[in-house]
Amino acid sequence: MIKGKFPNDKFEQLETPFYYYDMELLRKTLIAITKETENKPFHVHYALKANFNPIILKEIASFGFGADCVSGNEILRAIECGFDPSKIAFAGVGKTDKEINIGLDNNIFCFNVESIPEIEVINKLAEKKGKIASVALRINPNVDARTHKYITTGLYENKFGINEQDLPKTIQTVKSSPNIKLIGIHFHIGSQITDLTSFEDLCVKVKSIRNWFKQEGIDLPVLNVGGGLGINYQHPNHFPIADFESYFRLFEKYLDLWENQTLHFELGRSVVAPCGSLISRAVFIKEGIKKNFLIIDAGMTDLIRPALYQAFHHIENISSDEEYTPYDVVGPICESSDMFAEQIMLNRSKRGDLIAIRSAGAYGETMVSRYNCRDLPASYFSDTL
Ligand SMILES: Cc1ncc(COP(=O)(O)O)c(C=O)c1O
Ligand SMILES: N[C@@H](CCCC[NH3+])C(=O)O
Repeated sequence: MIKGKFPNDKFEQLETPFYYYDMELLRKTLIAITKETENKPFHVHYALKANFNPIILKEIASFGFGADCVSGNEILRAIECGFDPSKIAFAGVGKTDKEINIGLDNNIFCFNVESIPEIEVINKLAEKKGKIASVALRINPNVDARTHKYITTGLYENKFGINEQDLPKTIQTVKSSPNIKLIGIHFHIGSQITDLTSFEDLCVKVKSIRNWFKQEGIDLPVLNVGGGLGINYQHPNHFPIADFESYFRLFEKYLDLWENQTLHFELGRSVVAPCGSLISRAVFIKEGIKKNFLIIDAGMTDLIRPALYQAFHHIENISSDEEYTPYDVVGPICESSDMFAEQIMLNRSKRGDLIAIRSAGAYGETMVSRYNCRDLPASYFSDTL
């Protein structure tokens, strides 16, 4: 089995657990995205929720990407790290007045609005400031992303977006809101989507809604199809970069843009997941009656995805070359769900070995907690370690 390459000698000096980011892989990923989108009316807004570590953000901003934010603090963080406010989209079902004002004060690209009352509030707040707020309507397309039910967002049972039936009413509200400028429509059907036919289904929906707006006499310069492109969690060493070519070609093929239209994407996971690993140490090997437990010093507080969504992360013992043997890999937290993997094959392990949990660059560091009074994991970067 091929394993990832890590600077073990440097890791030996460090307290575990910590996040380690391969910045070269991040750059290669950003180059791959740029290659597929340059010279096209395509705009990528990086979704900060996946990872808002300043070093990572500065690297992404340096490639000229926009940002997709879901809180006032994410907007401030994006700007601090070099993102151009005129490329910031702001989504979220529950934007507070304070957060809307942050968006208005920074003249962001657009608010992706998710309900009629939100349009009314943005209109009032914009009026107070003598500003016109650009908005895109986030529409719930009822398209199945065929992913884990906790990370699907575009079905009628999900809280996100405006239902199609409410569009006539929504347009009335927009028309009677002088401080709102409708510039587009926005969709996001879910995350970790590996079956690209879900995006084809989305395109069919986007086109029909776009035509409906046209019939209503409304021009939409901005089409935003959200994010969601999945990565290969099973084989991080064989497929370190997501299939951006197929992804962007699909939208190009199925969404024939009109002359004045730009197509916007909000990619998070596919940009940052592969470059991050959670590095931990084996604390104890506990031999059970039926199986052996590898107890590591990282827990669900450092990476919650396996406990929350039964998510799979490839795990490697990067200190050992001994024969492969089955382990349950578990953390130290006082919860039975604090488990990273069940009966996986790892090189025979001993106390102190370094254990890498791969593809943890997205929704890893951003979802940490201090449960059990734990220290937060540090982060290190290949460029500076
Ligand atoms: C509105 C919106 N845009 C973009 C994203 C980023 O998605 P992903 O990380 O799957 O690309 C999300 C998260 O699912 C989201 O909710
Ligand atoms: N946090 C989720 C993705 C949610 C995306 C945000 N809507 C994950 O780790 O897979």
